[in-house]
Order: sequence, then structure tokens, then C-alpha cells
Amino acid sequence: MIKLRSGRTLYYGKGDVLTYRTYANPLSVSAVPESAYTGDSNVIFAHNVTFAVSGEQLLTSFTEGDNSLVVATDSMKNFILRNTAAYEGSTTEGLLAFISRKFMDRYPHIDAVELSADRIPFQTLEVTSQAGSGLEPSSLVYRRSHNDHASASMKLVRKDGAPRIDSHECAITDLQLIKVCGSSFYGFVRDEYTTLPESYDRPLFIFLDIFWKYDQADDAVDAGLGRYVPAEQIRDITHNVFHEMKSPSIQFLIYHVGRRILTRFPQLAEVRFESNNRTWETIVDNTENDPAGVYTEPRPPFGFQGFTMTQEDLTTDGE
Ligand SMILES: O=c1[nH]c(=O)c2[nH]c(=O)[nH]c2[nH]1
Repeated sequence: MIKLRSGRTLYYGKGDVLTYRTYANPLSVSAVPESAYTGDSNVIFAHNVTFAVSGEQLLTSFTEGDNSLVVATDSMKNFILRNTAAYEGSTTEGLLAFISRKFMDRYPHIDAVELSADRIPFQTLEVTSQAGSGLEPSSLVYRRSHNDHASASMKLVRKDGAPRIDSHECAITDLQLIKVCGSSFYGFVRDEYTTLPESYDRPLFIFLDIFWKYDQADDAVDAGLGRYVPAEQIRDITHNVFHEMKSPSIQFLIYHVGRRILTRFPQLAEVRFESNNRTWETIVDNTENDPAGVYTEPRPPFGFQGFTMTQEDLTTDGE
């Protein structure tokens, strides 16, 4: 939400601007131990963009019907699409900064821009190699993925005439991870309201959104600085920690995922979690001698957790 100096909220914009850019510049990042991801060819660099503007001078468009300074949201859509072609970088964050800075340069009466983008993921597919030896990734055919995806949001305000990044947040959303055994939940408050049995080995299914902020926003925007954090590595760190840990709760699990992320990426100032408990309902329990069980979809209502961590959390032992 963008506020004017008066404290009044004023904004307008366009949502669901779908930009399917092909052959953007490839992204290259340093490896981390938990992930095979070291970059993206960016042959398909696709986004769903939401773009909103604000400015003191737009007040009369609301109060007097004065459209003289109104850039039509249809024109905003065209601006986003055409400038996506001009973007020479390789990241969602860079694209957002590029478009919004250009927009504020083009329209000097705009005081602030708030925008976000969901990356629309396309996965590589294996095809038989031309040389006839095995399989190799196709450079032509991709598969649209409806799994988790990266996103970013950003707010730019004008300072001394020039657009500056005021705030930013990057994310991976809609991660859905199941660990079939090795998780427990016991020792919680037992009183007259408790019906949940203690569980020493539950199949833990979590829905997870993870958000992060850089200490220096430039590291998010310019992958050339070498400190860009890709959502794919955050995803891979998360499932590694889930695999490694015997977790007593989702709370403790996400804390340890956060510690690992902040350890791997000292350039991040903050990491934030929103988790949802979708643990399958047990129909036929496993036993010590037989790991087979049968489970079904849990019924609502669903539990959730939220947690924010900073680099300061690494100064405590945490084990
Ligand atoms: O990991 C969990 N944390 C909770 O706080 C909780 N509460 C609950 O009913 N199940 C779970 N699981």
C-alpha cells in the first residue's frame, strides 16, 4: 500500500500482466552443498506482474475526475511488456527494478511504484541426444510447472528526484513437502481440551512459503555482483534440512531451515516462514515391524506457523 505525505493511501495499477520473455540472459550463481542448481538458461523468462503507482499529483484524479496526469493502466501494461524486451539482466528482482525505475524516469509526477511478480516456471525436459548417446535437456521444448514458484516484490520511492528501492522481499511459495517417517509431535499441553494423541512417528506434510530480504537490495537486483540467492537453492536447502532432521514440530523444523539459509547466505538480512500443517490422517498405522501405513487427506481446520529470523539468530547455539 502506497501512502501520500498526507497519510492518505492512493494507488492504482494493473494486475496479471503476463510477460513471456524468451532468451533472457542466462543466470549463473555459486553452488551451495544442498543444491545442484547453479543457474538458469532463461530460455523462458516468464512472469505474472502486478504494478501500482502513487503520487501527490494523482489526488485530483480521484477527487475531481482530472485525468490529465493519469497514465492509463492499459499503457502501464504496454510499458511492462515492451520494457521486458529491453531488460538485459537475468532475475525477477532485476526485472522489477528495471521496469519501475524506467517508469519513474518516464513519468516524473509518479512518486512511488509498488510492484511484484510471480515467476511462471517452465521445466526442462530430456530428449534423446542428436549424437545418439543417451538423453540430454531439450533447448526447445519445456514443461509448464504448477509446483512451487519464485516471486519478488519491491517498492520504489523518489528521493532527490531519482527512484530508490525503499523495500523488497523475495519468496518461494507453494512448497509442498512430505516426509514419510522420522517426525514426531509430543509433549504438548495436555488438558481438558486435548484430544490429539501424541505422535512419535508421523508422516509430516507441510505447505510452506519462504520469504527473504537482502542486507543490500542491490545484491538482489544485480546478479553480476555474485551474491544473488536463487529460490531454487532456498527450496533445496529446505528439503535437505527436512530430510536430515528428526523434527519434534514444524516450529523447530522451520527454525533450523532458517538457520541453514542464513548460514549459507550471509548477504541475507532476514528470512521469514509461513507454514501450514497438512499432516495426513492415519487410517492404518505403521508398526515397528511393518513400515506400511495408509493415510488420507486431513480435514480442516489446518494449523499454521509464522516465524521471522535474522542473522542475529545465528549468534545463539540453537542445537
Ligand atoms: O508441528 C506441529 N506443531 C503444532 O503446533 C501442532 N499442533 C497440532 O495439533 N499439531 C501440530 N504439529
